Amino acid sequence: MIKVLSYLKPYRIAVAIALFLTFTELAVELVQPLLMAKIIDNGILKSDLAIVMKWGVIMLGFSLISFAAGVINSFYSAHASQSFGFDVRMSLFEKVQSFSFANFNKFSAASLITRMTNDITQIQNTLFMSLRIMLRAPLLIIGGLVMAFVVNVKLALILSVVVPFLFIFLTWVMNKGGMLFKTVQEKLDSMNNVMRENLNGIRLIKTFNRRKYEVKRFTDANEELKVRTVKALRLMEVTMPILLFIMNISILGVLWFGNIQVNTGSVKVGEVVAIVNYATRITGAFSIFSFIIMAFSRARASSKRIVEVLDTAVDLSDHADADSSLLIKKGKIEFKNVTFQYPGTKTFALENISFIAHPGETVAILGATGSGKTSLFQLIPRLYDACSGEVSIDGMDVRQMKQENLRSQIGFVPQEALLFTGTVKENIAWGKEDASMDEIIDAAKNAQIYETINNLPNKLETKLGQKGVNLSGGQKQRLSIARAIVRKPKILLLDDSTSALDMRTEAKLLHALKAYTCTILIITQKISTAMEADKILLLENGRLLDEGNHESLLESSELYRQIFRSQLREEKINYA
Ligand SMILES: Nc1ncnc2c1ncn2[C@@H]1O[C@H](COP(=O)(O)OP(=O)(O)OP(=O)(O)O)[C@@H](O)[C@H]1O
Repeated sequence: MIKVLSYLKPYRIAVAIALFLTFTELAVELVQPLLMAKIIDNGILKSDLAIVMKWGVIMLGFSLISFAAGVINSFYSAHASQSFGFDVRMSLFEKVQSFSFANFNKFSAASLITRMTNDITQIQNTLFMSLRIMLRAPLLIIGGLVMAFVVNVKLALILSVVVPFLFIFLTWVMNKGGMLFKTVQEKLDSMNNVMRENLNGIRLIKTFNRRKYEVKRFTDANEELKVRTVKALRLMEVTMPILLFIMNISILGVLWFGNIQVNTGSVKVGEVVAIVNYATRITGAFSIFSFIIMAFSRARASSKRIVEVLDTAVDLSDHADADSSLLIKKGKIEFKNVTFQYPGTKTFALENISFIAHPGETVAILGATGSGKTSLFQLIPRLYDACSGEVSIDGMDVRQMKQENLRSQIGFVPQEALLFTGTVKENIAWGKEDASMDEIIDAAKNAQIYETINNLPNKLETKLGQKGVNLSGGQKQRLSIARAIVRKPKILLLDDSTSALDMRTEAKLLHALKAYTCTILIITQKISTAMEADKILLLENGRLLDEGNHESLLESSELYRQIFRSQLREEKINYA
């Protein structure tokens, strides 16, 4: 909690003002019974109207001060808590941006979203309440007790027996509540996860008629959340009646003992009234306190979840001695005896891979599914690090380069074309923030998508739906390629990104890409694409089986010949 609360530092003045005003309100509240005792003992019981008027006006003045303090306090509390929430959300978001894939394995996307929204809101609300009323409750209890001693020690002793016991009880409730609310937040993660998967896969769910199954999955997650929340709230529900019961008994004790003392003349009536008044206020404060304890234990659970993200060590950051002057100039890629395995797995995704892609060359990577093609790609922009061996660009080990420098010269088109909500133009310019209109159009033309864009209702200004739902698979692929080439990268990585294109469009695209002075690595399943490349790498089970151009591989590799023959047959069948 302390780490999260350190985000309040920039707003310490607002916090200090809010707390000062809380104390002002509190002071007024504590003085009121004392004034009342004076009115009763010196005014009403002695029938002195002037005294009643005098103290009455003073009481009214204090009330006005308390009212003004309350309003200003709300203003500063809201400012501090909202700004705090904004800052924590920003920090979390930036932290998540720096995560490696291994880090992402630790938290589900749904959990990260819950942490960034619901968990922060819990803390934000509790903070607002703390600055408004939370401190008032415990201070009112302590202050009420102290004032009761000032009024009459004997009667106050009755209260002093009960109050510490109740404090201990509330501390226990807070710890227990913290554990219960942690589970509630986890169940919220699970429910959000089901919801997220459901929305992402809605087309699949409809075509597979899995609506009932999905409703059941959601009902189960929702039920779990309800059960856990009810369990947590039940603890809080019994807390308040227990507190009220004990406090009311102590008030009865004060009245009973006070009655005896008044009869013997050792205590005044006003004093008994004042003590009962303090006891009532303490009771009120305890009931607010039990409510606050609930919010606080929930905020504590939430802050632990936030700190968990903030404290996660990013295992793929720039090396301390990474040279910021190193930039990709030519685009020569070299793998030297590279072996790689995904964190937490036992088998190698790549084993002892060595090859060179010279500047300007087009290298096709061919291999069965699961043979390690995408894994090989991911080592180039350092999405993962090789376990042994070296990946170098222009002779520089990628681990020696600043990630920002390295990635700024790489155009990457992933297997699944992912577009963002926004216009077509924004989606292309996403690859280069300061891209001019000419550059955007050029990229669109070379990616063979310009004609399609011109047929859209608002051309480049057409808004794409979420994940580009109003484009076909092949159109999305070409738009993703435009996004990658707009930055005129030195290295272009195409991960099976032309799979949805017909042969004519693909040939035109590959031809247009030749105009870019970059090294192109293209993962493909199509022999027709591989044939166009200067070099073909043949992967099998994470090993580099063979390399060469189309002609040489036809001679040297039986596997290549098999793939070639099978695809040739398919084509013949297709054209027949
Ligand atoms: N994130 C991951 N964590 C653990 N193992 C993975 C991960 N991604 C891939 N693998 C494993 O690594 C191996 C190589 O996967 P990779 O995605 O590189 O294959 P690929 O040749 O690109 O396949 P495809 O053509 O189907 O895309 C596979 O056995 C796969 O199960």
